Amino acid sequence: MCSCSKNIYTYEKLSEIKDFLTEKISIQPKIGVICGSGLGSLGNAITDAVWINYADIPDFPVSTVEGHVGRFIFGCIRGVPVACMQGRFHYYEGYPLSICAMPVRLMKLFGISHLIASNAAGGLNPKYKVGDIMLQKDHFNLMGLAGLGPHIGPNDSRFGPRFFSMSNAYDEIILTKAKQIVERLNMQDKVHEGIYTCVGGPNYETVADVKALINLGVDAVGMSTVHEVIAARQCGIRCFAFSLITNVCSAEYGVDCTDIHSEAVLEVGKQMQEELQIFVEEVVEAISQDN
Ligand SMILES: O=P(O)(O)O[C@@H]1C[C@H](O)[C@@H](CO)O1
Ligand SMILES: Nc1nc2[nH]cnc2c(=O)[nH]1
Repeated sequence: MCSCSKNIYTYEKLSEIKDFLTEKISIQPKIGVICGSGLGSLGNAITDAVWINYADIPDFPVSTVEGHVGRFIFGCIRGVPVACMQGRFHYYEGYPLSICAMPVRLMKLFGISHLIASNAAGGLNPKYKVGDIMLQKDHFNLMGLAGLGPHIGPNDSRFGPRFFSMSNAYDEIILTKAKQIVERLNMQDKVHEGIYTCVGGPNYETVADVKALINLGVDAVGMSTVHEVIAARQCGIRCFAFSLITNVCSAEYGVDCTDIHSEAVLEVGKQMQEELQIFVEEVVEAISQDN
């Protein structure tokens, strides 16, 4: 499947899906939350929750990756109505980027104004350690340079203009608030601010890949988020994203990195789940107070 294949998730199709879901919920989400690999426990912060499996939504794709439950949770975090995705879609699953980012457009139809995206990522910056958190200051759109994106093909202006700026992709106001929360929660020793990139995957990086990405100024590498943020910015959603550093990538030959595998990634998510849940709750509350 290529990223430019016909996008079946038209405005009309997504409106149908939205109507299907609306009948099952009683809130109007204001913030979208996407849980990264092993970070599904962020959904534990949600009260008055209604769970809807992707498999039960007509014409919806399914999550095929371990650590991605594959459902929406609609409910409230600290009283703020949210739509939370416990599981996202990745390019390496065979989904074009338009489908990977489609839920963002769906959440826009629900009226979300903000997106909080999380991911598991490999640390490229030598200062990063396993279990650290990187607040995304920006991303480097590697797949975009290769001509791949969620918005390739005919443009429906109801999802935003064809040409749009990505210069404030990650909202500076939310990022500043998140950094204040980090200080308040005394997490500053393990939290960094940096640049994320998304690769196609599902293999992890060679030493040459790692060296090149470091030279490009990238601090953490993963397999998601960038196309979600592009779709979000196109339709005017303000974005905040963070990476959990689940492994460090070696830029040296001879360093054994064969212990990088998805179980190890999930395990780090498990270890950090309580701290990250509180962090996300605080960010949601801060965003709601900004409006
Ligand atoms: O959904 P995210 O970006 O958190 O998932 C990352 C990338 C791969 O899907 C997986 C690798 O273990 O984690
Ligand atoms: N591409 C990539 N994705 C990841 N997700 C978690 N760790 C990694 C990594 O090292 N590389």
